[in-house]
Amino acid sequence: MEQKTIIQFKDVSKQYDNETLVLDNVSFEIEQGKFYTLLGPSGCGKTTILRLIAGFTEASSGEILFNGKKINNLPPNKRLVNTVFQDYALFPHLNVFENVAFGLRIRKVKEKAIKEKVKQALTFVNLAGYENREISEMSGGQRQRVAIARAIVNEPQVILLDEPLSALDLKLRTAMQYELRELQRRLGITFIFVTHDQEEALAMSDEIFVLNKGKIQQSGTPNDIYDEPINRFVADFIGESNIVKGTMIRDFLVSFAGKEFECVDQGLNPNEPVEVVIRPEDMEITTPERGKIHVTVSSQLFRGVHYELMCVDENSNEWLVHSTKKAAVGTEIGLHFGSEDIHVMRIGETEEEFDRRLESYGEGDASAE
Ligand SMILES: Nc1ncnc2c1ncn2[C@@H]1O[C@H](COP(=O)(O)OP(=O)(O)OP(=O)(O)O)[C@@H](O)[C@H]1O
Repeated sequence: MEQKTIIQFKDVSKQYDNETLVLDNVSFEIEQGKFYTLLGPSGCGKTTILRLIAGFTEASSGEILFNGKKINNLPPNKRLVNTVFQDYALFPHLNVFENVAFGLRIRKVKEKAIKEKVKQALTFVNLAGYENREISEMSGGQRQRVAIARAIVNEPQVILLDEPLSALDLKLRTAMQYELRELQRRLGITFIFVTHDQEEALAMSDEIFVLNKGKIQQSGTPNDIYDEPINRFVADFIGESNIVKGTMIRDFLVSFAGKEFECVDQGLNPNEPVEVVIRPEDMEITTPERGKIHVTVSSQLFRGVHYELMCVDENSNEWLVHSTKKAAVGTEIGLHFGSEDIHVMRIGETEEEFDRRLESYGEGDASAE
């Protein structure tokens, strides 16, 4: 099915009070009907992107398009967007019904239609029958649902969610992750969700934008980003990684930990210094003779589903391994991994540069053989 672009940022920069650049020439496209997550550390500009989409702040430069039309100067109430805030911003003096009806009343929708729409929205979030409850009588998860009902009742094309789960305890948070994802599927409208929690982003999203220092470091599906981090920041931020220094020998051959290894990477220069990532779960433990790297186990922790081993190689590189087999501290073992488990990253490469490199080498055309 052809996906329709609903929001587009073209070289958008944002500076508050002429000070530091919070967003630095950011460009991306948001398609209709998908669940997007903006992921990044505190202060990286996630909320600023939501505020620009909602119209609560203006871009310093660049264009913001909604359904192909420039909306830089369109007031918030004219945008087909609703926001669910971190603290839900519900009105404590109004009951559940009136909280959800609020936007409709402002738009002077007729009373009969208000009743129908509010009922529908509350049914959608499993709160039918709670109309007359006070907000103070609702639990955290229920308040969350009221906030969502209040957003969907306006039939927006996009819902913006700014860390909506951060106030909930871990158990409720996990339950709400499922609920939100399911709700988005049923509604079929675009959700743009902000979080600094990488597990939450991986679990919920169709697409993730990883942000740091006002730039999108990488965008893609959770699998793309987890399996093929393009730079050290992304590899470090998403999941646990082993990152060691290496040197590219030639296409499909890299050296690290004192040895040469076949890899699937290409388009880097011979003798170029690189960073090499191997995920802890992509390494198996074996005998020293059979392993690709020879290591000594320095610590072992049982984590329920696996053992977490910390190992040190002959060049003093540390390797974290998730293994279903255990290995006692002090033993010498071998670590085995496939050439496809080695991810070679050009130091400091941006997503654009990475895409250009792959394009010029025809991604996946040449094989390692
Ligand atoms: N109204 C404002 N005036 C001046 N600076 C601001 C304003 N709003 C945000 N900033 C600054 O812009 C930067 C990005 O803020 P933003 O809220 O977008 O980050 P964030 O990624 O959402 O962070 P968090 O996860 O902590 O909410 C921060 O350094 C922040 O201090």
